[in-house]
Amino acid sequence: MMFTQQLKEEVEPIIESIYNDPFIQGMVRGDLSKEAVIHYLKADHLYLNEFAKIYSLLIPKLDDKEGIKFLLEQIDFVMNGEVTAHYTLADYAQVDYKTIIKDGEWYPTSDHYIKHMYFNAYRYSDAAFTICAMAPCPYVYQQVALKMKERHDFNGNPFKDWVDFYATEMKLLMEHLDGWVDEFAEHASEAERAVLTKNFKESCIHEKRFFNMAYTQETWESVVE
Ligand SMILES: Cc1ncc(C[n+]2csc(CCO)c2C)c(N)n1
Repeated sequence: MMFTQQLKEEVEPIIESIYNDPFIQGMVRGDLSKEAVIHYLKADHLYLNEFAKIYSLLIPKLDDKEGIKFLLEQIDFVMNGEVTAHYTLADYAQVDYKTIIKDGEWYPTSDHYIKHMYFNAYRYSDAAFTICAMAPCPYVYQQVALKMKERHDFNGNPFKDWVDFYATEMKLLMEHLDGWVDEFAEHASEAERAVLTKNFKESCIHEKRFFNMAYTQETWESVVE
């Protein structure tokens, strides 16, 4: 079995638990609180900007021209394309997207998640370590969206476009990310493979915490209340 296939099987219970969490269930029912959506957008706008910058940190770590071109496309996609999913959310919350992101905020959970990626980008010379910390970002969204679509009819649901976007648009990206990780894992040591696994699992848990952060309206102050 390919290394990334093994990783994906190991995190399936985490993804099922994210599906059952209140943020996603609120989307399934179409009654997620507008406050949760706004909190999510404020954090996610900043998250996407940093995600694009972390792609740029991978460029010097790669040698293949095609791979580098793909990363440049992804930077553009994160900065521009993914914003369409955010507009679906802003429309639901009946707020102007540009106004929301004007005062984006780093909350404890989103802050921790992005620093997990930066740490790996600076700590390890091989891109695979950072890619394992980044891959749950598209993978969790793809899998959660597929579960949503399989189990419910989204016709008439305000989040239909969001679900369709993540269910269909992540495939090519996952193929590239998996390819890089599998290639490295083939000749990696046991200890290196353990770090890759840990990075992937931790980011799946960060994804779960990110949705719950928005649902509970987390702030730095609320953590000590
Ligand atoms: C917390 C959080 N996690 C994942 C995504 C989805 N996402 C963000 S960047 C990207 C990959 C683009 O190359 C994907 C799928 C999100 N918006 N917010």
